[in-house]
Amino acid sequence: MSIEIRNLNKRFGATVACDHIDLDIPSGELVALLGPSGCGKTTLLRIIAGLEVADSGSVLFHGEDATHTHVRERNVGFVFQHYALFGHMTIFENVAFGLRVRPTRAKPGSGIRSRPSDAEIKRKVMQLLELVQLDWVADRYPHQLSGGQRQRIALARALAVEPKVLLLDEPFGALDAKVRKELRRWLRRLHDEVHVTSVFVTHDQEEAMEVADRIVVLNKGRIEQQGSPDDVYDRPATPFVLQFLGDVNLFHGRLGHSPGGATAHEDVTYVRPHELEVLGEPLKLDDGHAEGTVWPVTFSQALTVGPRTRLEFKRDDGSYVDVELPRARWQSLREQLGLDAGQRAWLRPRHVTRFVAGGEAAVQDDPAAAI
Ligand SMILES: Nc1ncnc2c1ncn2[C@@H]1O[C@H](COP(=O)(O)OP(=O)(O)OP(=O)(O)O)[C@@H](O)[C@H]1O
Repeated sequence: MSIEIRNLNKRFGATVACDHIDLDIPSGELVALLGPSGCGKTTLLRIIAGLEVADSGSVLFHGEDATHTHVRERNVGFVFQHYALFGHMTIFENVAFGLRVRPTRAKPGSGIRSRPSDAEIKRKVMQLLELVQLDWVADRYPHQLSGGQRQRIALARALAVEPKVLLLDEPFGALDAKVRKELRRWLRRLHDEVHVTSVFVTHDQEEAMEVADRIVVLNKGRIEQQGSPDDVYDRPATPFVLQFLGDVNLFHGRLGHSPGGATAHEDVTYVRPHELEVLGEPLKLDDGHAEGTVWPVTFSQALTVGPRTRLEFKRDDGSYVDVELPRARWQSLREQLGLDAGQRAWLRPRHVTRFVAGGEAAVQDDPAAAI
C-alpha cells in the first residue's frame, strides 16, 4: 500500500507543525521521518494514521483519498515509544487483541473485517510470536518481559491485524543504547520478511540511516530533503541536513592558506571530522601538482573512545576543528609527528561541502577545486 501526501498543512495556534508537506511513500518501503524535537514528525505520523486532522491537504492510500477516513477504517498498525501492552492479559492475548475485538460479522464495505475463528486466531498469534522470536513467552504477562521484548510484542500485536501500513513512533526510544541497536537491526530484518509499508519516526540519525530505505529529513514542519541514507549523507541539500546527519566543522570566510598562492574561497565550507588528514608540515608544490587547501592549526588534545580517536585543533582565529580517526591511526600518527599540545600541524580536507549564499544548493567538492 503506497501513501501519498499532498500539500499537507497543520498548525497548533501559532506553531506550524506541517508546512506544505508533499511526500510519496512507495508500497513496501520502510521510511524514516527524521528531525529534531518539535519539527513535526509525530504530527505527520498521526495525520497519516487518522489520529489527527490536517488543516488542509490530503492523504492518499494507494491512490484513494483517505483524508476523511476514520482511523478504524484505515487499517494501520501502530507501535509507540511507551509500549501500551495490557498488563492483565497474557502475551498471547495481547497479540490476539486486535483480532478478538472485531465484530463476528462486519458490515460489508465498512472497511472493518470480521473476527476469525479461535483456531485461526491461535495459528496466527503463534506465527507472529515466532516471527518476533518470542513464541516461548506466550503465557507470560508483560511485566515478566524486558523492555526490548515488550516492544517486539507490541510490533507483533500491530502486525496481527494485517495492517496495510505500519506506523512506528520512536519505538525504541525508551530502551538503552545496546538494546536499541539490536532492535533496529531486528526491525530491518523483520521488514525484509514482511514488507509492509512502514513509517518510522526518530530523532536519531544513526537509527534512521541503519533502518530505513529512505529518509525524510524534517525541520520546522518542512521537508528539507528526502532520499536514500547515502543520498542525504553524501549529498545533503541544505546546511541543516548536513549538520543534522553528523558532526561537521564549519569554516566561514577565507579558508586559510593555499600553497599555490591561489585565493581561498569566501563561502561557508563544511568538512566532516573524518574527512580531515593531519600533516606535520604544509604541503609543498612539487611537479606542478596542485595540492588544494591546507589549514594551519595548533594541536590541543586527543580523546579516545573505544576504537575511535577525536583530535581537537585550534585555528589561528581561535575556533576549534575536530578530526576523527581510528585509534590505531592516531597511535601511529602521534609517533610519526610527535604531536604534543601546543604543537603546530596542518589539516588537509579530503572532501568539503559548500553551499552557495542563501544555503540553497550544495556544491560537493574535491578540495582542490575549492580554491
Ligand atoms: N496537540 C497539540 N497542541 C499544541 N501544540 C502541539 C500539539 N501537538 C504538537 N504540537 C506542537 O507542534 C510542533 C510539532 O510537534 P510534534 O510532536 O509533531 O514534533 P516531533 O518532531 O514529533 O517532536 P518530538 O521528537 O519532540 O516528539 C511542536 O512545536 C509541538 O509543540
